[in-house]
Amino acid sequence: MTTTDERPPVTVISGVLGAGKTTLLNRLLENNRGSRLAVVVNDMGEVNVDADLIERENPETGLIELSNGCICCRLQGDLVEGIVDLAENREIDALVIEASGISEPTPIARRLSQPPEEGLDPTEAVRLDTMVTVLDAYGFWKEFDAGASLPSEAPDPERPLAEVLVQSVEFCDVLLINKCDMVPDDVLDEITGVVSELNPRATIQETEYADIDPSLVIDTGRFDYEAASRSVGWKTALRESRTGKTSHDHATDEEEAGHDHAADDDEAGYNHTAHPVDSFVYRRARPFDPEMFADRLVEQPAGVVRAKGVCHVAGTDDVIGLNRAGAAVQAGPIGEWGDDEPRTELVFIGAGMDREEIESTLDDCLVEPGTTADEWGPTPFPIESVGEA
Ligand SMILES: Nc1nc2c(ncn2[C@@H]2O[C@H](COP(=O)(O)OP(=O)(O)OP(=O)(O)O)[C@@H](O)[C@H]2O)c(=O)[nH]1
Repeated sequence: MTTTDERPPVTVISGVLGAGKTTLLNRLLENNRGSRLAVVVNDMGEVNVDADLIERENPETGLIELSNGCICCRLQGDLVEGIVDLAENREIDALVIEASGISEPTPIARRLSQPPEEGLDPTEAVRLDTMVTVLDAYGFWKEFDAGASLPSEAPDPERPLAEVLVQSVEFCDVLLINKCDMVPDDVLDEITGVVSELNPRATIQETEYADIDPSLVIDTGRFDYEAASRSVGWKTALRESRTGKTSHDHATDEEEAGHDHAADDDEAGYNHTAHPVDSFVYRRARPFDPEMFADRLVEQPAGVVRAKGVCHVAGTDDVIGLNRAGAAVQAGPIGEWGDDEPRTELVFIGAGMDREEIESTLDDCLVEPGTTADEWGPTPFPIESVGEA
């Protein structure tokens, strides 16, 4: 990408532990074709970046190592200082930041792309260019399991892994589905379908050992905070459903897929059956019975990867926002209806979902017409559940 902006572009690599972030970083360093890359990593010892490679290829550029703690917790401090220092005092063409497997991409993006009210302004020195998320195709479905949580050193270890994973898929410009050598083609198609529903705007590439051309993730000009927030899959599905467009179906189609991934021993032992990927919107005007709805919510409907939206619940003037990632679900007040007509609008994204069953289960929780408000006890919201482990 050619630009008159002289600030070096920044690429941020996110992804859960072991997805292949360091593998990607080393690839970029190996294949950078003479461009001067500076690198920020959390902890050299742990991430095993080839420091010699950085020295050999980029003696004039630099590397910042942040030990003790994860990048997203240190945004106010040495990360920003280090980045500004690198950009101003070294001859660099681009900067690559490897976030730790427990970092959340959205606060990193916000801090690097928006001038702060006070303190050092990174946007004067660098330009946030590309948010990349590396996915582990082999571990993908396990990460959505109930009980999968973050390591104890994470900023919020109670936070379910599925939530961090979904956020890193929804908020990125480029998605690398890595470790493709370890899963069968149909499962790979299913993962690709799900992530493109979660983030229709992202460029999606299937990779083995993160083997990509660096131009896919460096100096792409793709980052756009507003567009990234606006075009998240569930918002897109909601907009499409309002304008009458039908939801699209990514059922596995061998002819369409056209992949040729060599099978190996790991792949042979893989235990997951692929299902058609789909999304739909559940929309009702009638309110939910609070207790019944809250009871239902903690159960994860089969095949649902993501559910998000607003709910009309009897006995409260509050809008109840619902946020599900895998088995983890939260629902609670996010404001009042005010002049808006109360309604339920929920987007479901998943693979192998039984739409009829999900809809009829929810319909069973709707209050009967003619029921009066004094029939409900105190609202059970907010509720939070990570599902059964
Ligand atoms: N089979 C297979 N293994 C891979 C692939 N990519 C990376 N690996 C291996 O997976 C392991 C983890 O890769 P890393 O690059 O260290 O992952 P990471 O995301 O940096 O891990 P953390 O720093 O712990 O968060 C290493 O042993 C890699 O060699 C791939 O495409 N296929």
